[in-house]
Amino acid sequence: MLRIGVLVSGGGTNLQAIIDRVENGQLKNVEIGLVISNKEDAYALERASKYNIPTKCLAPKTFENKEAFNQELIKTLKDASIDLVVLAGFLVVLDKEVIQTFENRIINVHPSLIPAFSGKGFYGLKVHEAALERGVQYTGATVHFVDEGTDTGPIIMQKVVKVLQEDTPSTLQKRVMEEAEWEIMPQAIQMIANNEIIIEGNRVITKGNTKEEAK
Ligand SMILES: Nc1nc2c(c(=O)[nH]1)N[C@@H](CN(C=O)c1ccc(C(=O)N[C@@H](CCC(=O)O)C(=O)O)cc1)CN2
Ligand SMILES: NCC(=O)N[C@@H]1O[C@H](COP(=O)([O-])[O-])[C@@H](O)[C@H]1O
Repeated sequence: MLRIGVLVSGGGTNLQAIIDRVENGQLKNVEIGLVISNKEDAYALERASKYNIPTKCLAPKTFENKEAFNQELIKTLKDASIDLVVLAGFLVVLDKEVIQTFENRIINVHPSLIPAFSGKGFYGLKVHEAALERGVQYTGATVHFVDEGTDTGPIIMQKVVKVLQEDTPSTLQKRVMEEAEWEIMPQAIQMIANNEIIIEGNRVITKGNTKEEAK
């Protein structure tokens, strides 16, 4: 059983997609052990509570310094016996200490085809505003391992979404969530639960897709 801790900051629709698939049996051998938010008014916390999933609010500003926040976050995840940390709309860049404690065990969903429109300052609606401003024909979403950079870790899965002439940042955000994020995040979690992921440098090799195995 893969025990996941989901970190959130906002509405929690990606969290809901994970909850729905655990509840309907699509996501197998996965349990949500804990949901942590850096914002106490995050609706994602209400979504978790409706399913009796333990929740905790850890707001960096309420700690003496970032180091104290990091320590409490690490302790909370360890005390809950979390195997995989899932960032689902979590808008805090994690420090080296957290990354090293959960090396290759933190994943994130980003609402673009990384490396496009990613990194510091690119989050939420800003990502889609930038995509429309640039005039790309296609965008999408990416699930990647989290490293000390921002959106620079090994890419696990991506899904493409066509940009429509009439798109606004909001309509594009909604379609990227519905058609891409809510699909590839649960799929990536399932692959990790099935132990199908191999990391080679900054590349992810999916077991069963290597040349040898394909023979
Ligand atoms: N060490 C890492 N931490 C996090 C990563 C990562 O790849 N490495 N991914 C992010 C999520 N993320 C994009 O997917 C992201 C989150 C936040 C920001 C950002 O610029 N945040 C602002 C504050 C925003 C706010 O609080 O409203 C900031 O830090 O100034 C960019 C990208 C999660 N953590
Ligand atoms: N860089 C991180 C980032 O921009 N994350 C994005 O925030 C939204 C959170 O939605 P949710 O709270 O409804 O899941 C999602 O679109 C997610 O990709």
